[in-house]
Amino acid sequence: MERRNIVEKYIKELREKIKKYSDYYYTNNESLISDVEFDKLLVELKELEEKYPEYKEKNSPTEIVGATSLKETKFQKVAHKKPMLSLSNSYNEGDISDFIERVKKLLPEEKNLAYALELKLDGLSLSIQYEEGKLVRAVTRGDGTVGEDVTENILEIESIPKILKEKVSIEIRGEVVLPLSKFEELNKKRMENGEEVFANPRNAAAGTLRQLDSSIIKERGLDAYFYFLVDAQNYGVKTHSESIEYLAKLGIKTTGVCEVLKNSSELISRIEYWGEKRESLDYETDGMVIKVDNIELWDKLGNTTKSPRWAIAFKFPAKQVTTKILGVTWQVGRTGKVTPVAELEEVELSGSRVKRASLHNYQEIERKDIRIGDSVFIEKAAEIIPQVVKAVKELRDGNEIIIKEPTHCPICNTKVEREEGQVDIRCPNISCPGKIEGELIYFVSRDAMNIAGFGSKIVENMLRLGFIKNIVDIYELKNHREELEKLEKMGKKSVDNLLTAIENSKTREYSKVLCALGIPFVGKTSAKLLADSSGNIDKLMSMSVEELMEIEGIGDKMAQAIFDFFRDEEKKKLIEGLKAHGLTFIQERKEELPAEEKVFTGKTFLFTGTLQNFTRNEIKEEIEKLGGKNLSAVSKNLDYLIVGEKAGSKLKKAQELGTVKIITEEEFMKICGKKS
Ligand SMILES: NC(=O)c1ccc[n+]([C@@H]2O[C@H](COP(=O)([O-])OP(=O)(O)OC[C@H]3O[C@@H](n4cnc5c(N)ncnc54)[C@H](O)[C@@H]3O)[C@@H](O)[C@H]2O)c1
Ligand SMILES: [Zn+2]
Repeated sequence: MERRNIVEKYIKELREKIKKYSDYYYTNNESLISDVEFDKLLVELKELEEKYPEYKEKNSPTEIVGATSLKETKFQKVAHKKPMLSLSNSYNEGDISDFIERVKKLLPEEKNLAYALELKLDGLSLSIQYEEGKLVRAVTRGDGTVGEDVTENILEIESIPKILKEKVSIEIRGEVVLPLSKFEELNKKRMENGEEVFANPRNAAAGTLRQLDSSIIKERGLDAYFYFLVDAQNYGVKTHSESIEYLAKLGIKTTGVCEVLKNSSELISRIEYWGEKRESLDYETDGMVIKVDNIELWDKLGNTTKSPRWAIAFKFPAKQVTTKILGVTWQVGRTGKVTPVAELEEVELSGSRVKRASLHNYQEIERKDIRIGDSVFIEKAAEIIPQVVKAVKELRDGNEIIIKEPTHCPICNTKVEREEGQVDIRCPNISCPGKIEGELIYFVSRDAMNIAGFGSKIVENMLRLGFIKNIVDIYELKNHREELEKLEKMGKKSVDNLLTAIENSKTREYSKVLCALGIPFVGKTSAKLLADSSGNIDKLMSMSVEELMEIEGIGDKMAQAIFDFFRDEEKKKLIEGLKAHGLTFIQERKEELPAEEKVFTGKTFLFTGTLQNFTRNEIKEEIEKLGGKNLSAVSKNLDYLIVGEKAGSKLKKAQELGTVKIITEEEFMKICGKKS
């Protein structure tokens, strides 16, 4: 085939693929691929159409807003008085500066340009008309020109006023969303009922709004926020930000976030702030929207076929992508719990490459009907390992394999057990190498004994070679020095380092050792509580469940687990062994400094960014030791902000307040006498 024909064919196929996904998305309120992948296809098409304008097409998805066809709608179709457009997207700081430059170039005479910055809610857009203050009609965006009349359903959304505080005739636009708390509730219920879960809150919101039984809307708790007043200049406002204030005055719900900023660096800094802050909101945001604030300038800037030139969306990195499940590995953890892990076709997710994701337990696999070979949505919540959200059943070709729950431990082949009423299965073998490996990895980890250089690969090797059979053996490794040095990739230097790190760990404080023991439910915080209140391990081992429960922060479940742990003969042996090697089992009383040395008495502190000489806990302890108090946020009560590298929004806020003393880590060390 000729090159031209190949290109033409490719463009056509790409268009069809996008149309297929888009139709499915707008008709069924569900996605066959993630938005990231969808947007990538769209960008690719756009670039090809620009490079080969001869293949441009009027109704290409690059030129169309939203739904490609409203043919199948069950709702009455209504034409919009003013089209509902989309927004052009940006993904990085450069795109924002480009947008600002473009605006400036189109408006060379404007000296005082300002921009309104808003949250970009991830729901579905809606237009509502009020006549004389009464809600008369609500319409979805549809294809931008014609939408669906969903008035009856909208009346069930409690936060949308049916009557405004003033008798005005207006049209407003906003986003219908399902609050995150409601979304989780809904998906949990659906999973329990064996129904298909929604991939994300937006699909759930769209699926809820665009169905005919309006009573479900109230039940699921749909909500809506508004961000636009059509023809705002007719209501005596000059700027977009004023129009949002006006909406609020009429009793219309807005996000309350509409910040007026002057240039790209201000915008970027606030976008950074909201990028963190959005994690604590009860609705999903997929970015921020930047709008030229002065409404008079909008006509001068105009629109493209798809979006206005006076606004741009900044997209946050996606939390959700689609990929394929290649297989399932069953892992044995330190408690003996056997859990499934999905092996994935590698994808990028929030900046890192992902190959594995958690499947939680067999019940969840069954309820979500996830199979090997499935296309799946995976997702990363703040800092947690990726999870498999759902399988895309529409893309199955019949070769998918149903996942089976193991009857025997994948490591030691002992028959697994399930406790009455529990979902998890466990390997009951106390010497299961899988379990011991988990215990060892946990023992040497950061929050526990923190033995540097003792990674999971080394643990695995030591177990395989038989140098270690249990935790106590770690402290006997020095007897294998010569054999260790002969190992591949080890060498004398790294063996030295490892053995020194092991010796040094004997001085780790009592609470760290307690944490490292791996008592069920006891993490580093509760280990600290236990260490502080017991003073030494003999006392702790002798405490009754009731006595344990009297310790603040220790509940009945944990108290029982601690009690049982110390009654286990194997565990007693372990503690004896560790004692014999000289590990710390007594709480060292913190020496109180005399009052005159507490140089920070009455002062408050906060730190931000990465510090060079302290961990987060160390600096807090240092501050407290010297009589100071740690605060968790910048406020008028803050005396000092210690800034490390890459300081973020806290620094900005402190600078704005103007009352906070901002010091570097070096300066802090000088004040507390750590440096001359
Ligand atoms: N996964 C799929 O198969 C699939 C298929 C089609 C579309 N999609 C996704 O749907 C989206 C469709 O794009 P789109 O045209 O709706 O653009 P968009 O969602 O990226 O941006 C435009 C929309 O943002 C909304 N918005 C939220 N807050 C706003 C604010 N403060 N001011 C103005 N608008 C605000 C409005 O509803 C507006 O229509 C994309 O994210 C795309 O990935 C996915
Ligand atoms: Zn086992």
